Amino acid sequence: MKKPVPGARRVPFDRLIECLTGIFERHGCSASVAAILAENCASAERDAAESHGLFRMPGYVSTLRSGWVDGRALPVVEDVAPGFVRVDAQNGFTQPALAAGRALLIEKVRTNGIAIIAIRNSHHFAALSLDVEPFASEGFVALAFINSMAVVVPHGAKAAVFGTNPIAFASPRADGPPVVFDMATSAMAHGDVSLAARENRPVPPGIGVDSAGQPTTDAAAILGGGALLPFGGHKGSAIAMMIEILCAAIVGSRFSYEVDWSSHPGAKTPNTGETIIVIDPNRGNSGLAPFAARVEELIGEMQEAGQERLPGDRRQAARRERLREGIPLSPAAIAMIEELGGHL
Ligand SMILES: NC(=O)C1=CN([C@@H]2O[C@H](COP(=O)(O)OP(=O)(O)OC[C@H]3O[C@@H](n4cnc5c(N)ncnc54)[C@H](OP(=O)(O)O)[C@@H]3O)[C@@H](O)[C@H]2O)C=CC1
Ligand SMILES: O=C(O)C1=NCCCC1
Repeated sequence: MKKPVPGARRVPFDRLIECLTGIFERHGCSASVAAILAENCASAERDAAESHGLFRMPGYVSTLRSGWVDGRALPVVEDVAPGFVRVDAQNGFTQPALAAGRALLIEKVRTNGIAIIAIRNSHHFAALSLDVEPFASEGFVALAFINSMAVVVPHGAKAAVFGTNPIAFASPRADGPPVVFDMATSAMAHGDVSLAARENRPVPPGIGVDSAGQPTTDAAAILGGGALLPFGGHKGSAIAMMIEILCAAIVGSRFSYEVDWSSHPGAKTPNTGETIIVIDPNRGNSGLAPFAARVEELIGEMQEAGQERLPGDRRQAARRERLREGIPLSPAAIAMIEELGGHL
């Protein structure tokens, strides 16, 4: 059994949301933006998405303080085509922009069987699974992409061009919560490299290079002038390129290499784009069996073949345990929250 850490405590999920809402409001977010971001950040912590939960709070706050992002922005939703919703986040956070475009998007998916939402001029600093899972909970299949800041070297290249560009997918299944995967297209998320650097840990080989372009396991060297590699060599590099096109070129957002926050010291949230494709799976039903039952068959086959852990299983298990027992907070996390003006 793990020994309890002195000074650590657990707080109920709703209490954590309330506390984070206060921090976001204190640092310039409107009440509605603060509520959305607080729920998002607490949900990542609830799901044990360590690199995109509470760890991100100082970055949110320093970004808001720097004036780089508008915490009170009012997104503009445009109905641009039968299957296309475009949202200009007006230099605000992505999640409120998604919330603003959501009803129109769902209406289009119900009408057409498929629709896309492309959000531009937006800041995403969070776990992408949280953007797709709610669609699957409503019976849709969703595929989301974000580009970020240039820290990833294209396969065989010498300079960083791509962001860590995550992709997340969610699908309903018959006998359980939606099956979800959520992954950076870099060999490691930038957040995880930052956590390793903070804890003075090396990263595994194959994750990044130093400022001379030489392979290194030194997290600080990767962050300080070095770069990350794409996952899976040329294949991951191609997917990262696709995400740049889907998130930036398709909607008039910045490519990752165009993010320039140098005039805003403290800024950490890249101003880029997010694109989500949502499908009503029942429109394309093959007739073999209802869609969710077919997904269940596939999962059963994977398990039969020996896959014990499905993508998303770890997050679901953490969620169940933390909703029951409270969200565990280390003494360092408590100190950080208090330093940002939060009251637990
Ligand atoms: N906002 C942004 O711009 C960015 C955000 N991010 C976020 O960083 C987070 C971390 O990404 P990343 O480090 O690449 O994710 P991981 O490599 O930890 O996990 C990727 C996916 O694989 C699953 N998985 C992991 N290990 C196994 C296993 N052994 N067997 C089966 N499935 C497995 C995970 O499920 P499970 O989750 O259950 O472990 C997850 O769905 C993501 O939430 C991502 O959205 C990353 C880049 C940029
Ligand atoms: O972990 C990452 O990689 C990123 N997370 C938030 C936004 C920038 C990249």
